[in-house]
Amino acid sequence: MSKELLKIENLKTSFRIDSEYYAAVDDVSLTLHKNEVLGIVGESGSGKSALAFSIMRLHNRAKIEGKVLLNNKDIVTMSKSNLDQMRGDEMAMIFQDPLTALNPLMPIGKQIEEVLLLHKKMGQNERKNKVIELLEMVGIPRPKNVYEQFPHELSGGMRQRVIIAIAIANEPQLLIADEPTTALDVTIQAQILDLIRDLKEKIHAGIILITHDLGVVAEMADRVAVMYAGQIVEVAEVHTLFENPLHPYTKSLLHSVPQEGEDKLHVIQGIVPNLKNLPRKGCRFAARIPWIDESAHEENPELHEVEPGHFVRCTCYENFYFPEEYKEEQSNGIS
Ligand SMILES: Nc1ncnc2c1ncn2[C@@H]1O[C@H](COP(=O)(O)OP(=O)(O)OP(=O)(O)O)[C@@H](O)[C@H]1O
Repeated sequence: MSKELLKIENLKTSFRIDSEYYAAVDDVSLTLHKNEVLGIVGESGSGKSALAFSIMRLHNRAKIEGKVLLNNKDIVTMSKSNLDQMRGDEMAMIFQDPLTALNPLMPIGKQIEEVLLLHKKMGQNERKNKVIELLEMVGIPRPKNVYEQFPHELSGGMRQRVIIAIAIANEPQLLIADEPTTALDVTIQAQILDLIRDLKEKIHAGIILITHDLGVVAEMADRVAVMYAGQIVEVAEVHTLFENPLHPYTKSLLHSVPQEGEDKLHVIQGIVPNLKNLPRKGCRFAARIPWIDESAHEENPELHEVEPGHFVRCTCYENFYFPEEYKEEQSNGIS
């Protein structure tokens, strides 16, 4: 594997609710290499976005502990001016909803130029040419016209391409895509994913791809981290994860979407608890697999490396099974 780009160590992100702090990201350690796509999957509320925002240090009021080392520089403790320099230059984010991420009152071209202005010394013409080149690179037809247009004049798919052009304007080494296709319809989703894959090759970025869609992960990721209730419960290479999933949560996610050769789906019991009610002791997934005996869980579950590069939290995976009574003919979706 190539050079380590990002190293997250014991990251804990807590939000203040009433007068207490509650961790939405709890002791997360991960690495990302250059040219690698790391998928992060989990149901809604499992802490994926909180993790992404913590890496970019975008939270206003959260308490962040631990380390987020990008090229060995710690984002958690970095000065505001260094952070501003790093965002949009060494790291950038593609957000879920392109409409809210764009300024409705500013022409597209100017919005992309703003990012260039912050990080690169360029003359006005050179900047405009660079923007047109970026629009072409992300597959926008008639880029000279689009340069003058406003966000509402473009389709959702085209707006997401603009967001991607902004994100890659300075060829960041780290690109975080938080559900980049959720707001788009299916055919456009595939085009945007193809575009992200192409760009990875062109700018050699490391990509963190956050999604609740296992199909997207299977297609795009090199490695996958499965997140549940603020913690990583399993990490593995993508093929290993799909061929030999171990953690009961990973298995539940995989069995709750239609699979070849299986006519019944597993229905995951309950929902991800809210932040105030997250179990903080023992296995956080225990309440959702009530048929598994308490003694199967660890008291303080940790990630174990069960084979090279394959990590699983808690021993409850060892004798896990799906009982017949929680299977159904129809999908219930995972998110
Ligand atoms: N600013 C905040 N203040 C308080 N609680 C928050 C804040 N942001 C997120 N949370 C809580 O943290 C938990 C994790 O949320 P997060 O948005 O990271 O989940 P997610 O996995 O990204 O879900 P989704 O797929 O719906 O975006 C949730 O319980 C959420 O309600």
